[in-house]
Amino acid sequence: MSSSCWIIHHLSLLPNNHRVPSNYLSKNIGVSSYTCSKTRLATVVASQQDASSTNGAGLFLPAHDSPTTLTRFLLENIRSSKAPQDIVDLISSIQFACKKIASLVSRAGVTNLTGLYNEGKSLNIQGEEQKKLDVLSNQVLKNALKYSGKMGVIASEEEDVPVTVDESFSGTYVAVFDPLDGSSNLDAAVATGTIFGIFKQAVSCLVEDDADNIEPSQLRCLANTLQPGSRLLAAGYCMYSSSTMMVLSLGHGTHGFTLDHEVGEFVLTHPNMKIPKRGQIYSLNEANYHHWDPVLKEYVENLKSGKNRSGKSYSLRYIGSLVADVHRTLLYGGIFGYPGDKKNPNGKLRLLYECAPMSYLIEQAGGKATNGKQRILDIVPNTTHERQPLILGSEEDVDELMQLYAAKLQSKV
Ligand SMILES: O=P(O)(O)OC[C@H]1O[C@](O)(COP(=O)(O)O)[C@@H](O)[C@@H]1O
Repeated sequence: MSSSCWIIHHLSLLPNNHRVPSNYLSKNIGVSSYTCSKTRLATVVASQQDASSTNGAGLFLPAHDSPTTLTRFLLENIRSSKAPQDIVDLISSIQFACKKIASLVSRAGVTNLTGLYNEGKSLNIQGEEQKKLDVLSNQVLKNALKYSGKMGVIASEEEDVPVTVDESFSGTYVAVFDPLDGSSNLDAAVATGTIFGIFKQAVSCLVEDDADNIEPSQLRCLANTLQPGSRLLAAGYCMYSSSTMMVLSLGHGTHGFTLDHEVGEFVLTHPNMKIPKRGQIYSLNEANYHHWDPVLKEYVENLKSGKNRSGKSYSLRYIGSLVADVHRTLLYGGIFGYPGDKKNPNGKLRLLYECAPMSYLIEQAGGKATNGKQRILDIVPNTTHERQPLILGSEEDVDELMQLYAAKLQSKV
């Protein structure tokens, strides 16, 4: 591209109040503004928009002016009718809540927000001591969803029973979420995250927010949360780690966004994520090894020894924060699991707001998720905080484990 075309092209991108008077061109650069052919200019523009770095001269950086933010991504999904306005409004509310929680988590150490809530006297329905940030992030998410005006019922790890949104704000959607997953790692500044899923309400609900006084209609209403993951309209997680990332699916693939703290926007950095067909990492808490069933033990031994279909030895990675372990598995491939065992026959993870949303994202990225017997997304929850064994990851890795189970079962017949 001749230098004059380049200069005209770039000067033409300046915002009006920076526009260089045309005589500047002739006087200082000695070119008139029309020496370049229009088609040539069009090609230049197209190639520049794909460029992601500053150019040699470092004068003008058109590309960085137009990152795809999460907001723009959502609006484009409405325009291409890939997502209804309501879902976009809900994800926008969740986006705000996650930015708020990201800030609370990153500043926890300097704002006295580490440690237990109510000096450890406050346990959630699962008997877990609530962290201060468990309670705060739960409130932040509840408020953001409530004021979206789209919510009917909310089910959260930190709420004993699902709560309904009072009439003046109520809508027809159900949100299920784990406001701060992996919070046992928080005080050690290890990655944590928020996990969420959105369903459509099966029956409409207009009831008071009073958990102690539940009428039959309210029970029916609260049962709206007990839907299989296959009915999710959207799911995602936001990971609070060395960078803050939101990974989301609206049912058309899985997409990753990184929070640009400088502008406070999630920017599309991982469009259309595809989990590798097979990985070389396994991620399970091996401290439970002696509680595992023999098939799982054999499978993991095969991964370690290389006596598996890839013929390669696998590495072990286990952070102990579901969001972080799933995020790595999504990017690098391999297998993650919190299986059922003699100690916890149903494993540890909750079907509704941990297993189902994560399985939805993994499947949308080409992977698989099972409880060892059944596809996670087909399981209909019986209770809000029901636990299910979870095995998810690359298609070939999950298939190899499932085929080993099938073969053992076959050999018993
Ligand atoms: O320490 P364990 O038994 O391996 O359990 C780790 C698992 O428990 C969790 O921390 C449970 O999550 P919560 O912090 O939301 O209760 C998961 O994030 C993680 O995968």
